[in-house]
Amino acid sequence: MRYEALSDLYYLPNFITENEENFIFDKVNSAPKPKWVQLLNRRLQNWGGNPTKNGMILEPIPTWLQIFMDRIDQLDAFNDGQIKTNHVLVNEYLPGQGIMPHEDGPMFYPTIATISCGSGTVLKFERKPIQDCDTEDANDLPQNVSLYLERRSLVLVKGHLYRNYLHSIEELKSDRISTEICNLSSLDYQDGDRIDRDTRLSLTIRHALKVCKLKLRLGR
Ligand SMILES: O=C(O)CCC(=O)C(=O)O
Ligand SMILES: [Fe+2]
Repeated sequence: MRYEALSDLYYLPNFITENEENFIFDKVNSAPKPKWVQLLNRRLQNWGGNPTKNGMILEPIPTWLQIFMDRIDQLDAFNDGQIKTNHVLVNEYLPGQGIMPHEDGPMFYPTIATISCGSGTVLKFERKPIQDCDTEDANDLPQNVSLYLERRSLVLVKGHLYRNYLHSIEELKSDRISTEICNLSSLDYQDGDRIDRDTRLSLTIRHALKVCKLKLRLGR
């Protein structure tokens, strides 16, 4: 579903099946322990390489993950299909964990595809201060945008919502559905519902713009 008022946001419920959701949990949880990066309020896995300002050295993507990236690529969301996704960040949130307001920034093509597994959550967007926005019409952009990401859903974020907003997940154990939630009409929930969080895995699938292939010189 596309939100006309926010042409930069697409929300698709049931993008993956329950079997695929379980499959993702199995694969993520069977990754080697050093693959996890433990942060203060969540842990994550980086697949495809470590994006830095100087570029990302491409690392092979496992087939199980490539399946989902291919499915995103087929949606032609990234520059009408001209650009293929090359990076996946897996975030794990326990109930009560979240992510501070941030932007994904210029290292990535300005489109984010996120698959949610295991739990829903509210994802919040807040517009940057007018002077930090890259458009004359920033005043016409809503100040706050919230959406509820159901488990197994896909959300695509691009354009203004990528460039001129910060996004965050509050550190809560449950989420309250209200009319502020812009995708309310496509949810199985109603205004006033409170939904407990469970462990959530999100796959954030993007295209890192600057990549380099590491040339290994073996022998002489
Ligand atoms: O878990 C999510 O849906 C958001 C993750 C995110 O914003 C990020 O990793 O940059
Ligand atoms: Fe982000």
